[in-house]
Amino acid sequence: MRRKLAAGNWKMNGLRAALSELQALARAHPDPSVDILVCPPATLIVQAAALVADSPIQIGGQDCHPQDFGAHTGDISAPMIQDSGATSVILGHSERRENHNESSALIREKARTAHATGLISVICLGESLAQREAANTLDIIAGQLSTSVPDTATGLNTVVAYEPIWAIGTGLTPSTDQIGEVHDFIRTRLEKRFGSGVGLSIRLLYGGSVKPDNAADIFAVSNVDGALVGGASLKESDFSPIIKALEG
Ligand SMILES: O=C[C@H](O)COP(=O)(O)O
Repeated sequence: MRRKLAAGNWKMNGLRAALSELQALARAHPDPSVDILVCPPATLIVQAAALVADSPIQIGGQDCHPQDFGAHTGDISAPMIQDSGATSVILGHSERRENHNESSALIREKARTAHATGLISVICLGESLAQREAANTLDIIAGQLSTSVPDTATGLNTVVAYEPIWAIGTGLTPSTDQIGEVHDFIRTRLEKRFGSGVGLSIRLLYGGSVKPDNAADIFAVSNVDGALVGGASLKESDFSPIIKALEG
Protein backbone atom coordinates (compact mmCIF):
# COMPACT_ATOMS: atom_id res chain seq x y z
CA MET A 1 0.00 0.00 0.00
CA ARG A 2 1.32 3.40 -0.93
CA ARG A 3 1.04 5.93 1.89
CA LYS A 4 -0.62 9.07 0.63
CA LEU A 5 1.34 12.31 0.52
CA ALA A 6 0.24 15.94 0.73
CA ALA A 7 3.17 18.10 -0.38
CA GLY A 8 3.25 21.88 -0.28
CA ASN A 9 5.58 23.91 -2.46
CA TRP A 10 5.90 27.46 -1.22
CA LYS A 11 8.01 28.40 -4.28
CA MET A 12 9.63 31.86 -3.84
CA ASN A 13 7.16 32.85 -1.14
CA GLY A 14 7.61 33.23 2.57
CA LEU A 15 9.59 35.40 4.94
CA ARG A 16 10.21 34.26 8.51
CA ALA A 17 6.73 35.42 9.53
CA ALA A 18 5.27 32.73 7.26
CA LEU A 19 6.56 30.08 9.66
CA SER A 20 3.49 30.80 11.80
CA GLU A 21 1.48 29.04 9.07
CA LEU A 22 3.72 25.98 9.41
CA GLN A 23 3.29 26.10 13.15
CA ALA A 24 -0.48 26.21 12.72
CA LEU A 25 -0.29 23.28 10.29
CA ALA A 26 1.67 21.20 12.80
CA ARG A 27 -0.88 22.03 15.50
CA ALA A 28 -3.77 21.06 13.20
CA HIS A 29 -2.26 17.69 12.23
CA PRO A 30 -0.57 16.13 15.27
CA ASP A 31 -1.25 12.58 14.06
CA PRO A 32 -2.09 12.57 10.34
CA SER A 33 -2.94 9.36 8.50
CA VAL A 34 -1.08 10.67 5.43
CA ASP A 35 2.44 12.02 4.97
CA ILE A 36 2.75 15.81 4.96
CA LEU A 37 5.69 17.57 3.33
CA VAL A 38 6.26 21.33 3.23
CA CYS A 39 8.92 22.79 0.92
CA PRO A 40 9.65 26.37 1.95
CA PRO A 41 12.30 28.55 0.32
CA ALA A 42 15.85 27.46 1.18
CA THR A 43 16.25 30.42 3.53
CA LEU A 44 13.62 28.95 5.85
CA ILE A 45 14.54 25.25 5.83
CA VAL A 46 16.60 25.28 9.04
CA GLN A 47 13.96 27.13 11.02
CA ALA A 48 11.11 25.17 9.47
CA ALA A 49 12.75 21.85 10.28
CA ALA A 50 13.35 22.92 13.88
CA LEU A 51 9.75 24.06 14.18
CA VAL A 52 8.30 20.70 13.13
CA ALA A 53 10.94 18.54 14.82
CA ASP A 54 8.33 17.07 17.18
CA SER A 55 5.66 16.77 14.49
CA PRO A 56 5.15 14.24 11.70
CA ILE A 57 5.48 17.04 9.13
CA GLN A 58 8.55 16.72 6.91
CA ILE A 59 10.45 19.58 5.30
CA GLY A 60 11.86 19.61 1.78
CA GLY A 61 13.94 21.76 -0.55
CA GLN A 62 12.78 22.98 -3.95
CA ASP A 63 15.89 22.14 -6.00
CA CYS A 64 19.46 20.93 -5.62
CA HIS A 65 22.66 20.98 -7.66
CA PRO A 66 23.84 17.69 -9.20
CA GLN A 67 27.18 18.00 -7.39
CA ASP A 68 27.71 17.80 -3.65
CA PHE A 69 30.02 20.82 -3.19
CA GLY A 70 32.11 23.20 -5.25
CA ALA A 71 32.35 26.50 -7.08
CA HIS A 72 28.69 27.00 -7.99
CA THR A 73 27.73 30.45 -6.77
CA GLY A 74 24.13 30.71 -5.67
CA ASP A 75 23.42 26.99 -5.87
CA ILE A 76 22.50 24.67 -3.03
CA SER A 77 23.49 21.02 -2.82
CA ALA A 78 21.64 17.92 -1.68
CA PRO A 79 23.95 17.46 1.37
CA MET A 80 23.25 21.10 2.33
CA ILE A 81 19.51 20.54 2.10
CA GLN A 82 19.78 17.41 4.20
CA ASP A 83 22.10 19.11 6.70
CA SER A 84 19.46 21.85 7.07
CA GLY A 85 16.98 19.29 8.33
CA ALA A 86 15.07 18.44 5.16
CA THR A 87 14.18 14.92 4.08
CA SER A 88 13.11 15.58 0.49
CA VAL A 89 13.71 17.79 -2.50
CA ILE A 90 11.50 18.80 -5.43
CA LEU A 91 13.30 18.35 -8.76
CA GLY A 92 12.40 19.29 -12.31
CA HIS A 93 9.51 21.59 -11.50
CA SER A 94 8.31 23.17 -14.74
CA GLU A 95 9.28 26.60 -13.40
CA ARG A 96 12.88 25.38 -13.20
CA ARG A 97 12.69 23.57 -16.53
CA GLU A 98 11.44 26.81 -18.12
CA ASN A 99 13.20 29.57 -16.19
CA HIS A 100 16.54 27.81 -15.85
CA ASN A 101 16.51 25.68 -18.99
CA GLU A 102 16.73 22.48 -16.97
CA SER A 103 16.75 19.34 -19.09
CA SER A 104 15.42 15.96 -18.06
CA ALA A 105 19.01 14.65 -18.17
CA LEU A 106 20.11 17.28 -15.63
CA ILE A 107 17.13 16.46 -13.43
CA ARG A 108 18.14 12.79 -13.50
CA GLU A 109 21.65 13.76 -12.29
CA LYS A 110 20.15 15.83 -9.49
CA ALA A 111 17.90 12.93 -8.50
CA ARG A 112 20.87 10.55 -8.43
CA THR A 113 22.69 12.92 -6.11
CA ALA A 114 19.60 13.35 -3.95
CA HIS A 115 19.27 9.57 -3.65
CA ALA A 116 22.95 9.13 -2.80
CA THR A 117 22.49 11.76 -0.09
CA GLY A 118 19.45 10.04 1.35
CA LEU A 119 16.88 12.58 0.21
CA ILE A 120 13.53 11.68 -1.32
CA SER A 121 13.24 13.27 -4.76
CA VAL A 122 9.86 14.59 -5.90
CA ILE A 123 10.37 14.57 -9.67
CA CYS A 124 7.96 16.77 -11.65
CA LEU A 125 6.64 16.14 -15.17
CA GLY A 126 4.06 17.97 -17.22
CA GLU A 127 2.97 19.11 -20.63
CA SER A 128 2.30 22.63 -21.91
CA LEU A 129 -1.10 23.65 -23.22
CA ALA A 130 0.19 23.59 -26.80
CA GLN A 131 1.47 20.05 -26.29
CA ARG A 132 -1.88 18.92 -24.88
CA GLU A 133 -3.81 20.59 -27.68
CA ALA A 134 -1.56 18.83 -30.19
CA ALA A 135 -2.43 15.52 -28.48
CA ASN A 136 1.21 15.05 -27.46
CA THR A 137 0.67 14.79 -23.70
CA LEU A 138 1.53 11.10 -23.29
CA ASP A 139 4.59 11.36 -25.53
CA ILE A 140 5.89 14.31 -23.53
CA ILE A 141 5.24 12.54 -20.24
CA ALA A 142 6.89 9.35 -21.49
CA GLY A 143 10.04 11.24 -22.51
CA GLN A 144 10.28 13.26 -19.30
CA LEU A 145 9.61 10.20 -17.17
CA SER A 146 12.16 7.91 -18.78
CA THR A 147 14.92 10.53 -18.81
CA SER A 148 14.29 12.37 -15.52
CA VAL A 149 13.83 9.36 -13.25
CA PRO A 150 17.17 7.65 -12.55
CA ASP A 151 17.79 3.93 -12.25
CA THR A 152 18.33 4.47 -8.52
CA ALA A 153 14.61 5.19 -8.04
CA THR A 154 12.62 3.15 -5.51
CA GLY A 155 9.33 3.67 -3.75
CA LEU A 156 11.27 4.89 -0.73
CA ASN A 157 13.36 7.56 -2.44
CA THR A 158 11.20 8.75 -5.34
CA VAL A 159 7.84 10.42 -5.82
CA VAL A 160 6.63 11.47 -9.28
CA ALA A 161 4.43 14.56 -9.59
CA TYR A 162 2.32 15.11 -12.70
CA GLU A 163 1.82 18.85 -13.10
CA PRO A 164 0.31 20.07 -16.37
CA ILE A 165 2.00 23.44 -16.89
CA TRP A 166 -1.25 25.09 -17.99
CA ALA A 167 -2.91 24.14 -14.69
CA ILE A 168 -0.23 25.66 -12.43
CA GLY A 169 -1.45 28.80 -10.70
CA THR A 170 -4.22 29.30 -13.24
CA GLY A 171 -7.28 27.89 -11.49
CA LEU A 172 -7.65 25.49 -14.43
CA THR A 173 -7.47 21.77 -13.85
CA PRO A 174 -7.65 18.81 -16.22
CA SER A 175 -10.78 16.68 -16.00
CA THR A 176 -10.53 13.74 -13.64
CA ASP A 177 -10.49 11.49 -16.74
CA GLN A 178 -7.48 13.39 -18.10
CA ILE A 179 -5.67 13.13 -14.76
CA GLY A 180 -6.47 9.42 -14.55
CA GLU A 181 -5.23 8.79 -18.08
CA VAL A 182 -1.82 10.33 -17.33
CA HIS A 183 -1.45 8.76 -13.89
CA ASP A 184 -2.38 5.29 -15.18
CA PHE A 185 0.10 5.81 -18.03
CA ILE A 186 2.90 6.78 -15.63
CA ARG A 187 2.12 3.78 -13.41
CA THR A 188 2.25 1.38 -16.36
CA ARG A 189 5.56 2.85 -17.53
CA LEU A 190 7.08 2.60 -14.06
CA GLU A 191 5.99 -1.02 -13.71
CA LYS A 192 7.40 -1.86 -17.11
CA ARG A 193 10.75 -0.26 -16.33
CA PHE A 194 11.24 -1.18 -12.68
CA GLY A 195 9.05 -4.26 -12.30
CA SER A 196 5.85 -4.34 -10.32
CA GLY A 197 7.57 -4.20 -6.90
CA VAL A 198 9.20 -0.80 -7.39
CA GLY A 199 6.80 0.33 -10.12
CA LEU A 200 3.80 -0.04 -7.85
CA SER A 201 5.52 1.50 -4.83
CA ILE A 202 6.47 4.90 -6.30
CA ARG A 203 3.88 7.46 -5.28
CA LEU A 204 2.25 9.64 -7.95
CA LEU A 205 1.09 13.14 -7.05
CA TYR A 206 -1.10 15.45 -9.06
CA GLY A 207 -0.23 19.17 -9.02
CA GLY A 208 -1.85 22.23 -10.60
CA SER A 209 -4.54 24.39 -8.97
CA VAL A 210 -5.40 21.87 -6.26
CA LYS A 211 -7.75 23.68 -3.87
CA PRO A 212 -9.96 22.69 -0.94
CA ASP A 213 -13.00 22.51 -3.24
CA ASN A 214 -11.55 20.20 -5.91
CA ALA A 215 -9.18 18.07 -3.81
CA ALA A 216 -11.60 15.24 -2.97
CA ASP A 217 -12.55 14.70 -6.64
CA ILE A 218 -8.88 14.62 -7.67
CA PHE A 219 -7.93 12.25 -4.85
CA ALA A 220 -10.63 9.80 -6.00
CA VAL A 221 -8.83 9.32 -9.33
CA SER A 222 -6.95 6.04 -9.80
CA ASN A 223 -3.21 6.20 -9.18
CA VAL A 224 -3.42 9.63 -7.54
CA ASP A 225 -1.54 9.15 -4.28
CA GLY A 226 -1.69 12.78 -3.19
CA ALA A 227 -0.96 16.28 -4.38
CA LEU A 228 1.83 18.76 -4.90
CA VAL A 229 0.17 22.00 -3.87
CA GLY A 230 1.48 25.47 -4.64
CA GLY A 231 -0.65 28.50 -3.76
CA ALA A 232 -3.03 26.64 -1.47
CA SER A 233 -0.15 25.37 0.68
CA LEU A 234 0.82 28.85 1.84
CA LYS A 235 -2.01 29.17 4.36
CA GLU A 236 -2.89 26.55 6.92
CA SER A 237 -6.56 27.35 6.37
CA ASP A 238 -6.26 26.29 2.69
CA PHE A 239 -3.81 23.41 3.06
CA SER A 240 -5.53 21.71 6.00
CA PRO A 241 -8.79 20.93 4.16
CA ILE A 242 -6.74 19.45 1.29
CA ILE A 243 -4.90 17.23 3.78
CA LYS A 244 -8.24 16.24 5.34
CA ALA A 245 -9.62 15.37 1.89
CA LEU A 246 -6.60 13.14 1.30
CA GLU A 247 -7.13 11.45 4.65
CA GLY A 248 -10.64 10.63 3.38
O1 LIG B 1 4.41 22.80 -7.17
C1 LIG B 1 3.23 23.14 -7.19
C2 LIG B 1 2.55 23.38 -8.43
O2 LIG B 1 3.30 24.13 -9.32
C3 LIG B 1 1.12 23.78 -8.32
O3 LIG B 1 0.97 25.14 -8.02
P1 LIG B 1 -0.50 25.71 -7.76
O4 LIG B 1 -1.14 24.78 -6.76
O5 LIG B 1 -0.30 27.08 -7.24
O6 LIG B 1 -1.22 25.65 -9.07
